[in-house]
Amino acid sequence: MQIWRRTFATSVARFGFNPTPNSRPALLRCAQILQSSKKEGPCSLEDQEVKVNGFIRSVRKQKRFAFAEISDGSTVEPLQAILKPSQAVDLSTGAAVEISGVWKACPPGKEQTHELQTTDVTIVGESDPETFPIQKKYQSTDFLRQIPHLRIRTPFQSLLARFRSECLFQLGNVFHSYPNGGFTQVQPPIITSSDCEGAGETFTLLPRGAVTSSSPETDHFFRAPKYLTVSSQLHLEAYAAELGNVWTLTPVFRAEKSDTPRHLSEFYMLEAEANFMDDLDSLTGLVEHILRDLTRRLYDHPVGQEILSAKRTGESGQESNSDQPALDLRQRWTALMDGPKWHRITYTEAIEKLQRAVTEDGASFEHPPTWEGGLQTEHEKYIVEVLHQGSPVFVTNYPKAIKPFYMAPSQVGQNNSTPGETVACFDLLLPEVSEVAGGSLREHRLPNIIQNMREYGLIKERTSTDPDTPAPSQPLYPHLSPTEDLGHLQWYADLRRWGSAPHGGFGLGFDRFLGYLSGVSSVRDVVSFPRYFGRADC
Ligand SMILES: NC(=O)C[C@H](N)C(=O)O
Repeated sequence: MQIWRRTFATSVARFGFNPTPNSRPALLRCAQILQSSKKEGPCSLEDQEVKVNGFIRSVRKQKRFAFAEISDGSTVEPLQAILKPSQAVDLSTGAAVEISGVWKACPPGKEQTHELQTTDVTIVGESDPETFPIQKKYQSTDFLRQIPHLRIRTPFQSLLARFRSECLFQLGNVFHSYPNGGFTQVQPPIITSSDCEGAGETFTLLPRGAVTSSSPETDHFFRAPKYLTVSSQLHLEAYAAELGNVWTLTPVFRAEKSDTPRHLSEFYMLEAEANFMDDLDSLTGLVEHILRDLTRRLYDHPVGQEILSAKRTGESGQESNSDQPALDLRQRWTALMDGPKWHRITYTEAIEKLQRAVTEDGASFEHPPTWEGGLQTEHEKYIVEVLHQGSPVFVTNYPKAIKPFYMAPSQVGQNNSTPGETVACFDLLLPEVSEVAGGSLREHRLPNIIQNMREYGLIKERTSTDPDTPAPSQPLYPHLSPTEDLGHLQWYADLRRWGSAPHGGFGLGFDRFLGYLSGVSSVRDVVSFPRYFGRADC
């Protein structure tokens, strides 16, 4: 029978291996070391000397031994090091250390199977435990939000950053391996001339000097006002006209004063555009395929499993490792990956059902649902949570009047039973986060897009620089009157002028989707450095 004793070896021979003189311990990440102990069969690192560069998450000093939890940002699970009291004297929570030792099996019955028997520890960055704000105890989300630069050092925030990283990597694979030919990843500009959605929620870009000077040169660094992009869609359409299928993941900026857990002023939008696409089912099918495939790939990766089982530090009510949230998350993921085809419902049907819910089922809404009024968040929640029992649902064919100018009309038959004109678009609703993606077929015909621009007030009056010149008699552009000017959107009309095919695309709120997958209810906690009305701290 083996006798387990926590002793420190005094010679390398007692560790059971013979290093060559001057050989250095292998520098490994905590994840690699911990993983080696979880594999079936004997642990490949057992009794080997290893080194870790990390920081002290916590330290317990006892009479005969000290125990330190070491983290290095590679896994949510800490690596336990056992030290002699003399080695641990100066160790404190938050300190950066280089630590080496022998990876030893623990006595049975311990939480961990192995621990690091420390041979050498060097403090490379001290941390005063009295003032270090991240303590190993429950800390409220509000408190952690005040210190985003240090919040990232909590296990769950660190895990979220790794999860995001894996999503980015897998997204490349998802688009690359799309069944009917991959999508090309492109990088559209962040500085743009137009407000794509037409909602006027842009941030204007000014050079620093322009804020104080009134010189027109500095006012218009680019000769005309420019904005931070609200969506890459218009540029994606330009790429798609040549490349066929394209995608991008870029930051977008919206100057909305919404103070909700669903909105940020700077967020990442995943956008894709497919050329030669002429029906809405193909577009919703594309979105469904991408999100199912992405979820599946994440599920198959260790970081996905960590997300499904990790303790949520700092999240209220989840400070203990309750099984319930993990269970719900698994169901959420399974519904995305393996559930039946997601529901599709037209906007008009959705409004009828909401109205019936009020009259027949006693549902009540702050904003009574009307066809002209669009869907409020409370309506979206009801549609997904009550009418579709929490499964994803595409709401399609919204009224033209409440959607942007670039959307194509609904397909034949759609408008027969609706109170007004509708467009071939969708919003994808998920439980808790509600709208997570939106997209449409695009109006690809030149006369029609110009007419839409006219109706939406996007065509400018043509101005003459010389007041003595008679009014122009020739139009500047096909389908315009002589007094009209497409201004900064002429390039967008050009896309329809030459070789324009039916096409469509979508945009997905990437941070919202990550929040949905990771069970984090506020996007302010999904993003490491959130920016929202009144806050852009560091
Ligand atoms: N690419 C897209 O269809 C996204 C759309 N422009 C939006 O901002 O919602």
